[in-house]
Amino acid sequence: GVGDLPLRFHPGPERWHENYPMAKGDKQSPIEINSKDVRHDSSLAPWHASYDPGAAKTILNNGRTCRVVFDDSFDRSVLRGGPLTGAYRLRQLHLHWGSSDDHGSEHVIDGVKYAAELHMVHWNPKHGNFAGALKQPDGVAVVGIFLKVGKTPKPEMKRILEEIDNIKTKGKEAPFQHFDPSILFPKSRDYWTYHGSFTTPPCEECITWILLREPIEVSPDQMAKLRSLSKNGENEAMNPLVDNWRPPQPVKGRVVRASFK
Ligand SMILES: COc1ccc([C@H]2OC(=S)NC2=O)c(OC)c1
Ligand SMILES: [Zn+2]
Repeated sequence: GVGDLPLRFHPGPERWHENYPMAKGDKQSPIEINSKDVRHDSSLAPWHASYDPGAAKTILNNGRTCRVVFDDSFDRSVLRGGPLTGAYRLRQLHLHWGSSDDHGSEHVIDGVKYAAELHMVHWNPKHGNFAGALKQPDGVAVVGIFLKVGKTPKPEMKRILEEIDNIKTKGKEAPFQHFDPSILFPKSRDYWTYHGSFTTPPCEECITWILLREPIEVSPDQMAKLRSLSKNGENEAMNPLVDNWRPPQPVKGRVVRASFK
């Protein structure tokens, strides 16, 4: 399939639909969020994450992003509440970022593009396994956290970025244990929620998005660290892993709800 073509032959987001028809669906992600169109929903409950630091396993450069995977063989690290019914299991987290600080996020908020966007991917065990969950509208929940460049970087991001040196090239994997990703959450629990899709092919429309309003801060050299990852393997030319974000997609009448006024 397309997946095993060298990256230089991969069609861009405008052509994904040729091999993955869902990419042209009417519930695609990311989207632009305009506060004027957002509906405050006072019935939205707060969300809660209860993660087991022992569930963290490894960190990997898969040529498209930097990804931390967790043990999701039972309800060990789960997300509950908010717009969700039941407990969703944390499977992995990864990031999207730009070639410079003025862009990189997938969702755009009132015209603002953040330097990066962190995704924590959870799935609904009522659908048996992750593959089954991808086929269901309530199958997956992704918590999105925006990263902005500032002077008071979050020390908690250090742990992920320190590992970057061990996974510089595609296919490199390193142990990543005793890590509780909830330390990455900003102070505020305020969020937007809407129904959308994965942002890379096959772009299944199975995601309940929980986008946190408050960004977390990273330093300029932490962003430079992310940009020092290579899309290519260790015996190939260095090809900076940057701009791994999908542009905003048509909202198509969907309503974005806010947990806050
Ligand atoms: C198998 O797990 C995943 C995880 C993430 C994605 C993409 O969707 C979002 S959200 N971020 C992405 O990079 C995915 O796409 C098929 C599959
Ligand atoms: Zn993502």
